[in-house]
This record gives sequence, C-alpha cells and structure tokens, in this order.
Amino acid sequence: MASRRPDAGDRARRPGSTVRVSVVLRCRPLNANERAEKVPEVITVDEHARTMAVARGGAGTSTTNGGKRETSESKEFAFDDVFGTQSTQERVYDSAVRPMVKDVLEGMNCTVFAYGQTGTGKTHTMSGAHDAECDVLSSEAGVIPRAMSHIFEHLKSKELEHSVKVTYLELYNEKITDLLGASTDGTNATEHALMEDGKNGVVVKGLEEVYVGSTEEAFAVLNRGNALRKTEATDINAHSSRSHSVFSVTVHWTDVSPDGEEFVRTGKLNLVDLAGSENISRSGAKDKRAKEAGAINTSLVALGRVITALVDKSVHIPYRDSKLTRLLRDALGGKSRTCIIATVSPASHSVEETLSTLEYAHRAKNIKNSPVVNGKKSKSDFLNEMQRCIEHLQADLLATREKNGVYMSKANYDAEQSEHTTTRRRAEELERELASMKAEHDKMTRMFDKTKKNFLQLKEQHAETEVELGETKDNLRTTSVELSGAKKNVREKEYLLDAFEKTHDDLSTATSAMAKDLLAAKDEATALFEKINRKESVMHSNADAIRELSTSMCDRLEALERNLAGIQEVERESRSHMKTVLDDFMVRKENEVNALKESVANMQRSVEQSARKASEYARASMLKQADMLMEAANELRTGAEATAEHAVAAVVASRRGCDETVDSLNQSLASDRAAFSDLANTVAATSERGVADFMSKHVRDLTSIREQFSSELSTAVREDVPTGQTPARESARVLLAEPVTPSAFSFNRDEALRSRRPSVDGAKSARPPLSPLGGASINQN
Ligand SMILES: Nc1ncnc2c1ncn2[C@@H]1O[C@H](COP(=O)(O)OP(=O)(O)OP(=O)(O)O)[C@@H](O)[C@H]1O
Repeated sequence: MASRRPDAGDRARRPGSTVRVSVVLRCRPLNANERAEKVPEVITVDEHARTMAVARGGAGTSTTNGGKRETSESKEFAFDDVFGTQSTQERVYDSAVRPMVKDVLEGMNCTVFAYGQTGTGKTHTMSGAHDAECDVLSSEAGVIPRAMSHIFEHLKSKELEHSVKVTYLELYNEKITDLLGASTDGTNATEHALMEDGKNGVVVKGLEEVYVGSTEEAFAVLNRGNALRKTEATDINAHSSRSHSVFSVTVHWTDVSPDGEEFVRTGKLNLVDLAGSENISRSGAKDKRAKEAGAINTSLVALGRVITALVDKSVHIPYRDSKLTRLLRDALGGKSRTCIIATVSPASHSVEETLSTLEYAHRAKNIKNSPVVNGKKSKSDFLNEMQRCIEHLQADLLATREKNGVYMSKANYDAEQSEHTTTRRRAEELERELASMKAEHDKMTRMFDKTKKNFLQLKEQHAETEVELGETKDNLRTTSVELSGAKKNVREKEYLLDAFEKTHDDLSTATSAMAKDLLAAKDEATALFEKINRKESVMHSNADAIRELSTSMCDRLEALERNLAGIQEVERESRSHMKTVLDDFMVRKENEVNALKESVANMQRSVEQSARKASEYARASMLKQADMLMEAANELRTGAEATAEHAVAAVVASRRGCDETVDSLNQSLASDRAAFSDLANTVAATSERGVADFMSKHVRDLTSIREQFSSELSTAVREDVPTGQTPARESARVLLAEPVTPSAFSFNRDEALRSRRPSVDGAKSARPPLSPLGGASINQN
C-alpha cells in the first residue's frame, strides 16, 4: 500500500501557498469480450513504486525524464498513485479521494475528476458499477457515494449542525442541463447559463439544489441524475456516457470558536465524470454519435490546452474555449484542491489511446493550484444572509402572484440591474476579448487548415505506409522462412566447408610433397632426356661414323679387291707372257740347244750340274715366293671378309644399341681398323713390295746365274773353242746379250708345282727338269 501523501490542508491554509494537482492512474481489467478474444495486455502496474508502464515492443536504450522512463520496449510513468486491474473501489477512494473529502470538511473547495478514453472505467470509478441494484455501501460503490457516506459519517460523528446540498449537471454538446431539475423523462431539461459571480467564480444559474440528509438520500439523488444522463451503447462501451457531468456537494456546518462564538463553515466537493475521449474511426461513431464524439473531443482538447497553458505558466489561460474548462476553472489553477483520476485500458489494441491519456495526465501533474479555506461566517451573519435570500425569493414570489408578466421586487430589480450593468461591462470586455480571440481564431484556423492539409497528406502517406507495411510484413514472413532455410543451408555449407578446408589442407600438404617429388622427377627426367639426347646424338654420330667407316671400308675393300684382281690379272698376264716367252724361248732354245747339243755335248754335263743347281734353287725360291704370295693373298681375303663380317655384326649390334656395345664396337672397330690397317699395309706391302722384291731377287738370282753361266761359258769357250765363232758360242752370246727384265720372268705356277713333284720314271729322272731357261740345264760341274 502506498504511503499517505502529505496532507495539503495545512499548506492550503497558509496564504499564497500552492499545491500540485494530484494525479492518480487506474487500469481496469480486461472485459469479457477482450478475455474471450485473448487480447494481450500491455500495461504493467507497480502500485508500490506508483508507476505504470506501457509495453511497445522492440528493444533499446532508456531515458528518464521527470518520472517518465522511456525505452523502445516500454514507456513508464510515475504518478501520485496507481491502481492496477485488481484494485478495489474502496482502495481508490481511500487513497485518492478521502484526503480531498477531508479537506472539504476542513472548509476547502475540492474537485475530483475522472479522465480517460471511453470505456476505461470513469463512471465505474466515480459512481460505481452500472448495476441498478448496487447498494450505496456495496463494494462496487464508486467515489460519489463513498464521499457522501464519508461526509455524513464525519458530520454525524462530530455531531455538527450541518446542511448538505447537491447539484448535478450535465454538459452535453456544449449545453448545460440540470440532471436534478428535469422531469424523470428529461423532457423539462432546460439549458443553464454559466455566470461569473463577480469574484472570478463561476456559477451555473438556476440549478436545482437538493438538500440531502443522509448517504442514502444523496445516493438516490445521484441515481436519479444518472438515470437522466445521456448514455448510449457504443462499440466500446455498452453504457457510454455521452456527456460530462458534475456532481457538486456543498456542506455547511456550524463550528464553535475557542471563545465560544458559533460560525458557519463551508466546503464544496465537485465530482466530475468526463465523457470519454474517443477515436471516432475505431469506435465506429456515425451521424449523431459522431457529432457527440466530436463535441466531447473538442471540449477535451480545450481542457488539454488549459492544462498545457497552466503547466507552461502562460499569461493567458484559455478557460473560455469551452464550457467544460469554464466549469473546471477553479479546479485547474484556481483556489480549489484537485485530484485527477486517469483511467486506462490494459488491452493492446488501445495502446495509442492509453499512451495519450498517460501523457495527458503526466502533464497535468505539473499544474499548481492555490487552494484556500473558505471564509468562516458567523452563524448570525450566515442566518442573516439566509434570511435576506428568503426575503428576496418571497418578494419575487409575491410580485409574480400579484401581476402578470415578469415581476420582481424593487430591491431584486436594482440588484438585477446592478448585476446587469456588471454583466454588460463584462460583456463588452468579453467582446473585445472575443475580437482578439477571433483574430487569434482566424490565425489558428489558417494554421488548422494548413495542419489539416498536412494531416491529410500524412494520412494518405500513412495509408500507403500501412499498405507497404502489410506487404513488408508479408515479405518479412517469407524472408523469415527463407532466412531459416538459408541459415540451415549456411550451417550445412559451413560444415561442408570445414570438411573441405580440412581435405584441402591435407591435399595441399600432399600436393606440396608431390610437387616437390615431381620437380625432382622433372629434374631427373630432364637430365635423363638430356642424357638420352646426348646418347642419341652420340649414337647418331657413331652410326654416321660407322656408316662412313663401313662405306669407306667397303670402298677400300672394293678398291683392294680391284687391286687384287688387277694384281692377279697382272700376274696372270705376266705368267702368260712369261710362259709364252719361255715357251718361245724354250722352243727356240731347244732347237738351238738341239742344234748345239751335239756341239756342246761335252760341256753339257758340266754345265748341267750348275744349271740344275741354279735351276733348282731358282725354282725353290720361286715356289717359296709363290706360296708366300698365295698365302698372303688368301690371308688378305680371309681377313678382309672376317673384318667386314665383324664390322657388319658390330654395326647391327651397335644399332640395337646400348652405350656399352657402342663403346665395345668403337674399341672393336678401332682394333679392327688397326688390324685392317696392318692387313692393308701387309697387303699393300706384299702386293707392292713383295712382287717387286721377288722380281728383283729373282732378277738378281738370274743375273748372278747368268753371270756365273757367262763366266763358265766363257771359260768353256776359251778352253774348247779358242778361235772362231761356233753356233754354241753364238747362242750363248745371244743369250747373254738379252737383257733380263722382271716381266720376262713370270712363271707358270702349276707347271712349277708339277716340276717339283718327283718323276714317275726313274730313268728319265736323271735328266734335269726344264729350267726357266727353256729346259737348258747348265751343269756347273
Ligand atoms: N476497475 C474496474 N473493474 C471492473 N470493471 C470495470 C472497471 N472499470 C470499468 N469497468 C467496466 O467497464 C465497462 C466500462 O466502464 P465505464 O462505463 O465506467 O467506462 P467510461 O470510461 O465511463 O466509458 P464512457 O466514457 O464511454 O462513458 C463497464 O462495464 C464497467 O463495469
């Protein structure tokens, strides 16, 4: 329970002191429809902290401004008191109104008024539940019956002489009607004027003042007035009040001063139930009701302007803008003590109106009043005043009874005239005020038109924005779904990416290693290729060299063969020539020998031996030389053939190729070349020098034989035929005179070989074989 605020009564009694308007907040519970529709609640009430917060959604930073804490999530307001949805009528009264009533019973004027959106519980708070059976002392009884009860209880408990009178008026469409003076069906309802009382007070002329002696009587009067009040069922409230109402209670009581003098004290309590502010588009008001709502809103806007002006301490307070503000003039910034009960709905769909009410009420907290205790009147003065009033009324009554038309006593007439003059002056003042206000109004109208235009534009923009908002919301929903799908995909892809990165790292490591290996392998391959290229070029050059070598060898072999053939041809020709020469020589010499035979018979035997020796020697040498020549030729041919075969095989092997074979082939070729070179040299030497040597040796042999023969012959001639020339001597001289040339000494090998074979008939073996000299054997003996 909130602690009791400091009583304003004492302060009010101090002249010039001000008291802040007390503002309390009450939040009604959700009604049956709202509960059925499960409408969310947006109000949070902290009764202990006396704060009320409105949730708005969102999140963000918070700011604090004079008891108003604001975040983008919620807006919190602090008040003099707050009452949550479960707050009772009793608690509201005790906490918010009881102090006011106490001040009334201290001789002050107090005002309690309920302000809020339609259907938020103003009437419920002020009068009580709409239940007809509601008892004055029931738990559902509102502020008015409780105040009446409180007053009567107080008066009774103090046993004070007192009077309590009540008035109940209604302000509907800017017309004041008396809820107590009209007939029960409301047909007599007349409009009442608002009058200044000359002391800046405002009075409603001609209101029925009903004196009540008890709570029940007062409650009955209240109910009578409520019955006449204009209510209507709206979309928001089944018993919506379409008018502002003011239930005023004036209490007079006698008090006794310490010196024993009796005096009368007065306190007044105004209990105001305002019509609810209404969002016409949301409440669905049309035609008459829309007009009502418009008037209600206009008067409430005027009330708001007065509050703002009071808070801003403006010079001009626009009380005259509406009858409502004129009625409440004393309560707002006047000499009254005031409590505003602001009512709100917890439903989320009313959040805008709730925020508006809270802002409004929060601003009103700053209004300051200067409450004063009403002056005490001595009982005699009071009685005299009452007496004058009665006489005044009785004079009017008498004049009325005696005459027709409008009649009144002279005193009343003078008083009326005086009042009329005051009123006229006041009217003139008002006209001037009106003119300036009209100018102000025109200015405001222009501003209003401009604002209205802006408002319409903003409204259109708002409508467009709402459409866009709807579309955006749809998009948002779609996007949310897509987003959750995308998030899932992202998570999957992240997982795959992680796995891929891991695999990539592994692969990178492996690839790096492989790259290193490959680079090494590449280097090796490059080296191998270079080696192979080198080997290929070596092989090619070797093959070329071999080819050239084999070509040159073949050429040389062919040349050799041609040489051999030439040599053989020469030899053959030589042999054939020698044979022919020898045959001719033999035939000729045989003839000559035969002719000489007889003549040289004696010397034949001696010559025969030496000739035989020479012949045998020569023949043996010739045979030996011939054998050597044949062997050399055969060896040459065999060697050449073997070398050629060997070279061809080496070339083939080399082409199949490997380096070792090439090397060995090279070596083999080198050795073959050497061997061949040797052979070729041998052949050349044999072929060139051998034959020459043989011939020259043979020539030398023959020369020596001839010389020997010549000398022997000369000797024989000198000894046997010392004079004259004989045929034998001639033959010998001819023979000796013939030049000996190598070509003349070719021989028939086969014949020579035959001659080396032993003779078959031994008889003839005694005969020496034919010498190369044509069978003439010279016996050297
Ligand atoms: N505190 C509360 N506890 C229970 N019911 C409430 C409370 N406040 C209001 N109600 C109910 O809400 C409905 C509307 O209340 P009420 O008629 O008092 O609103 P109002 O502000 O006076 O509306 P209007 O401005 O339209 O006259 C009534 O049925 C009333 O009983």
